[in-house]
Parts: sequence; C-alpha cells; structure tokens
Amino acid sequence: MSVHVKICGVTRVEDARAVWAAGADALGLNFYPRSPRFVQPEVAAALARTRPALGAVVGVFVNESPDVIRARVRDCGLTAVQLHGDEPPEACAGFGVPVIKALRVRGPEDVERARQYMGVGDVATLLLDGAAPGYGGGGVTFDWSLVAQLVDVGVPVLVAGGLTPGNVAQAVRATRPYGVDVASGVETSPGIKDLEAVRTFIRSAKTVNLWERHT
Ligand SMILES: O=C(O)c1ccccc1N[C@@H]1O[C@H](COP(=O)(O)O)[C@@H](O)[C@H]1O
Repeated sequence: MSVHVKICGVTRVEDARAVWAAGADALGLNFYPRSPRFVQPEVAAALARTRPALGAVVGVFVNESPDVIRARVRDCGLTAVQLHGDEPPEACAGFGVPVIKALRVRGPEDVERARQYMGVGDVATLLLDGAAPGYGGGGVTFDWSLVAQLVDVGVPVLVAGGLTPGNVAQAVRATRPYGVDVASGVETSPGIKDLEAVRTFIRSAKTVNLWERHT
C-alpha cells in the first residue's frame, strides 16, 4: 500500500497533464484570491477537464461564501473541497462533495482542535498543515509526531506543509498518513510546477511501503 499524493496549486493545463502522468492521485486548484496560485473559474474548469477516471480535483478555499463554493463545484467539475481557513465545523457541509478540512498545527492543542471536526458535516478527511503566516502554501513543516494523536480518530489524514522531494519519504514514514499534499515544494515559482520535482516527490512518497509494520 502506498500513500496518496495531492499536488496543489497547479495553474497550467500542461502542468496538470504532467502531474497526472507522474502518478498523482489528486490535483488542487486554488480559489483563494490572495494566493499566488489562484485560478479563475474558467481556467479551473479547463484544468479539471484533464482529470483521469480515478483522479480527484480538489478546490481550495479560504473563508469563502458557501454559495461561491457551490458554484465552483458545479461549474469547475470539482470532486472535493478543501476548506483551508477559519471555517467552524458547522460550515463543513452542503457542497455536494466530500470536504477536506485543513488545520494549521502549532502544537498539540491544534491537533485536539482537529477532533472537533470529526463526524461533523461532510468532513471526510483532515489535512494538517504547518503554521506559516497567511493561510497556506507557506512551505513550513510542523511536528510530525503530533499526527499519532489522531490515529484513533478513524478519519483519513493528509499531511502537508513544507514537504519537498527531499523530506516527503521521511514524513510518510513518520506519520503513515492517508496522503500527502504539496504546493510550494515542487515549484520553480508560485503556481509554476517544476515537473522533475513533481515526479521525484511522487516517486519518493509512493515508494514508502505502508504495508510494513513499525518495529
Ligand atoms: O498554496 C497556496 O497558496 C494556499 C493558499 C491558501 C490556502 C492553502 C494553500 N495551499 C495549501 O497549503 C498547504 C501547504 O503548502 P506548502 O506545500 O507548504 O506550500 C497545502 O495543503 C496546500 O494545499
């Protein structure tokens, strides 16, 4: 069994095709207007049309209005939404697709906060990110040992924040997550993916064998 990989903040159709070809499981499209990876809805729809049959297209939102999120899901062909802002548990439902709730981790209290989202609304997956200034895409890691505190929760966890081709295998071994997510760690500049880095990242992450037990 290998880890799932989401490549986030793709802005160009040629990059999206290459990301799928490299073996990504999910593509992240950023709808946060302040992100350097922001895509207009028409561009997002074109990117989503590159989706292979088994791939997921995740829209990333920060404190966005539910009506706008529903419109993007409908018009851009999103298969999941990632809520990466200050959305409370009760805001994580009503989009017609599964929700990934992202939380920025500074310490154990944030992992404890993640528990408040379990079994609420349409939260199907939790994403743990580092606590960089702003809301995301900051390239900052967190204390991976904290992920173990969510093992009993029974919800898939994505580990994100500061992952790179050089540290992703270590992150997967340390946390044994459902998946990993990366934006800035595989770019030449914000929104422009370094395709060789994408390939190395996916190969490094998926080569870790999660069937093997810890000793
Ligand atoms: O990538 C962004 O610009 C972004 C903006 C606002 C919210 C989330 C964003 N991206 C998410 O941030 C994390 C970590 O990114 P990085 O690998 O450390 O650069 C990741 O989950 C992205 O989906």
